[in-house]
Amino acid sequence: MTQSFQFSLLATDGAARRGEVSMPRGTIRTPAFMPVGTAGTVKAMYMDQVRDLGADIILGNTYHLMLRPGAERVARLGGLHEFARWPHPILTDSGGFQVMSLAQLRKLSEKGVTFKSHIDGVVHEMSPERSIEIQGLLGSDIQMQLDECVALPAERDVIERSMELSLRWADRCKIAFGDQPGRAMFGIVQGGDDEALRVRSAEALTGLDLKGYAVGGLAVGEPQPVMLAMLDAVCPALPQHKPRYLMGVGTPDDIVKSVQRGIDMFDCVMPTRAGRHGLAYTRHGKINLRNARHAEDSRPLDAESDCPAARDYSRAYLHHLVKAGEALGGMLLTWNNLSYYQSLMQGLRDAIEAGRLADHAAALAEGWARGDL
Ligand SMILES: Nc1cc(N)c2c(=O)[nH][nH]c(=O)c2c1
Repeated sequence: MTQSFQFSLLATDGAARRGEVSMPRGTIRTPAFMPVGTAGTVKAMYMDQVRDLGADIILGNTYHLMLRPGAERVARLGGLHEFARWPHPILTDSGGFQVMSLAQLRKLSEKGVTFKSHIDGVVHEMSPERSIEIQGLLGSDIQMQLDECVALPAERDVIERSMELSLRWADRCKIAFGDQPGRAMFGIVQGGDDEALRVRSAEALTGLDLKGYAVGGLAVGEPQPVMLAMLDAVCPALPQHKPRYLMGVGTPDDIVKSVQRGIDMFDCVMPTRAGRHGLAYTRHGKINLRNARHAEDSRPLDAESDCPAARDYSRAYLHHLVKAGEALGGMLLTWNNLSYYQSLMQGLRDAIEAGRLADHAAALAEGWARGDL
């Protein structure tokens, strides 16, 4: 077990990469999908289940955890790994993105962000330094810089000023992070939908010699071609031998196309949130179990799956649970969805190693297009 943070590039297939991130708490096989463990829990799942499905790392949301139960309290209780009984790597976001989407009365300045908690209305100030301090108190293995994700569409000068603010905050976060052996701080590439600004952001962050680089400001409603065009510009501008993390992405199709452009790590609430809303992700595409057509369908979601939620329960039963608002419905569909996402990632890792990613991607797309027979 390594005491440092190391990224190894094991194979490539075009721009796609098969790698490994080795950390004291474990190894992350890339391309990797990180289930979102918002407030110290991957909703509707036991942590052992999350691990058994193949997750090497989960994501924790700094915004939620700092408000409840509080970073200092989690630290007093032994840190997030002990608190949530997840001994493997944890990546935490900076909190800034959720401040802008969830908090009340947000104010952003050079100093950082000030906001009122959506839970109790208490006013919080989060500077780049405080964000890193909170993530350290949580015991986070991979900590994200505080950044600003500019809302699109926006004028170029607005995007440029926002990207430059995030660069200054990256520098402050690097200083605040200091030297935490075995842990890493990732910078976040911003720049909106402007390729030149994206490249400038990537090159400036590369100059900070960080352990890894995220691509932010995407998966915020832009069309997929815009997101992919930004990846085509950014990935070649990032170091080959450091991990690349695309924040908030995405659908299975988004993930495959982003892996083909050189992204190594992903997080997204889709598989867990969709599961709680009656939606199943399968190799035949999405199945909405709220639809009445499933009311007497005795077939499972996927008889060939090795996940009991996909293999052992009828669609009729799942439809009943979803319509009745039974907790087991969300539990089973979340289990199915995370199983499908992790099997998708394993298939991508295998295909890159074998040099057959293009064929594998085409076969996946054909299965989704064929739909649910
Ligand atoms: N889609 C996104 C999801 C996210 N969690 C983030 C983020 O945490 N920071 N910055 C971002 O730009 C961003 C984008």
